[in-house]
Amino acid sequence: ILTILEFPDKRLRTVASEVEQVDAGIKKLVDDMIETMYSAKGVGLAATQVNVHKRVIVMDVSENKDDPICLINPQIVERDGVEESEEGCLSVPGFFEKVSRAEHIKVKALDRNGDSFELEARDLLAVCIQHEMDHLEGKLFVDYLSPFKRNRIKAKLDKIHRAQGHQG
Ligand SMILES: O=C(O)C[C@@H](Cc1ccccc1)[C@H](O)SCc1ccccc1
Ligand SMILES: [Zn+2]
Repeated sequence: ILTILEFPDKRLRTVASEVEQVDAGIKKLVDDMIETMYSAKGVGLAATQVNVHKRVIVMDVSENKDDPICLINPQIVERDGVEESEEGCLSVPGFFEKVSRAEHIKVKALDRNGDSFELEARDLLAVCIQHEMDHLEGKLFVDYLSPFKRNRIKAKLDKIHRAQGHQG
């Protein structure tokens, strides 16, 4: 199980770099991220959130939580429509706010074996992919909120981290 960084940790703002080679190390990272995602009850997780700055995301939007998807070096090749939905984030625990995203997307990526594939997504899967791909750019869903709301969330999480004895 890997440790998930929490807002406003600066490391969440790192822009992740492309995976050159899907080797054993990347496969281990994917397995560790999937295990961490399930244990945290998330439907998605980006490598940035576990302080590994590589373009790797995992997600599982299935009912029985038995269909994990891994996207390596994901690129959105098509997007259309706009849809607003309530978002949460394992790095911003306890807060849920409305965010607008593209309603339908087409994504190109490498899978866990390094093979290229294309995925078409709508609804929760589309929201999750866009949310996770933002993480790889150092972007969080709170960045779409007003400075007032974002600062209020930052203040509340800072207070919790101080009580837990986090550095900085
Ligand atoms: O990236 C993360 O932190 C995991 C996110 C993924 C996600 C965000 C917004 C909408 C869908 C997925 C969540 O924390 S997983 C928890 C969750 C589950 C269902 C709906 C919203 C949030
Ligand atoms: Zn998130």
